[in-house]
Parts: sequence; structure tokens; C-alpha cells
Amino acid sequence: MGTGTSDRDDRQEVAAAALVDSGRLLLAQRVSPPVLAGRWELPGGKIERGETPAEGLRRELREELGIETVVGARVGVEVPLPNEMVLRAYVVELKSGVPVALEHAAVRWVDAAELADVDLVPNDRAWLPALVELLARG
Ligand SMILES: Nc1nc2c([nH]c(=O)n2[C@H]2C[C@H](O)[C@@H](COP(=O)(O)OP(=O)(O)OP(=O)(O)O)O2)c(=O)[nH]1
Repeated sequence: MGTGTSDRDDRQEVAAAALVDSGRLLLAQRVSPPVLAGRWELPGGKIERGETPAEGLRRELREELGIETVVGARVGVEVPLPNEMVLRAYVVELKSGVPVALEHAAVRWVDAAELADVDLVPNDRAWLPALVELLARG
């Protein structure tokens, strides 16, 4: 019986890419902030006003990695972040290009076994079961 306003989700979204190619998942190594530097994440970033999550994520992947992509379905749980932000992951397909670390320290492709040993940023650990399942699907 609410007014409807409480149903709206006004949180700023950080969208991250679960990009799988040839049975491997793409990870990118953060350079900042100091507490996250050196740790690995799914590439992506903040969606800007006026962008859909898919548009924003495609833009981030072009800027960060120099690749063109197709953004698909949500994968894994959504993770609340500080400052009224929310982190969501999407299945992403590589359309063209080879990922290059333009804004990260490095990029790497991992299989399920390697993923288990990677020093992921803490928030992304919530996605491990979903990512392992995605890799198992190919
Ligand atoms: N891109 C990305 N950010 C993540 C992940 N996990 C996680 O906790 N974050 C956090 C770190 C940051 O607090 C926030 C957004 O990070 P970001 O630095 O990628 O955002 P951005 O590219 O838009 O950069 P900026 O505007 O802050 O410079 O989300 C992840 O897997 N990918």
C-alpha cells in the first residue's frame, strides 16, 4: 500500500563484466585505491546518468580494455556498496578486439581452478559460485 516511491531504486549502479571466452573468465587488476590495488576484479565501472547499465558497461569496457562487447543477462547476487551504490555483474560477450589493460595494472584470463586461487577484491567473492557455474557452461 505504499506510494510507489519506495519501490524505486535510485542507487547508483556499478556494473561489472563476466566476460567468458574459450572457457576462461577475464579479470583485471586494480591500480587504486590503495586497499584494492593489486587485487583482481571484473572490469566495469559506474553507470552515468542517462545511460542504461548495458550502455554504461559497454562504454567502460571500451575505455578500460579497448574492446567492443555485447552485454547480456545479470549474473550473481547484487552487492550493496557504501554511498548508496550497488554493484551488479552481467554476462558479457566479446564482439571485437583483444583486451588490453589501459586503466588497470594487468588483465588475465582464468579457468575455474585458477579463479579459486585469485586475490579477488572482497566484494567480488560473492560472485564466485555464479562465476564457476558460468565457466562450467563454457
Ligand atoms: N569496476 C568494478 N568495481 C568494483 C568491483 N568490485 C567492487 O567492489 N568494485 C567497487 C570499487 C569502487 O568502489 C566501485 C567502482 O569502481 P570503479 O573505479 O571501477 O568505477 P569507475 O571506473 O567509474 O571510476 P571512478 O569514476 O571512480 O574513477 O566499485 C568490480 O568487480 N568491478
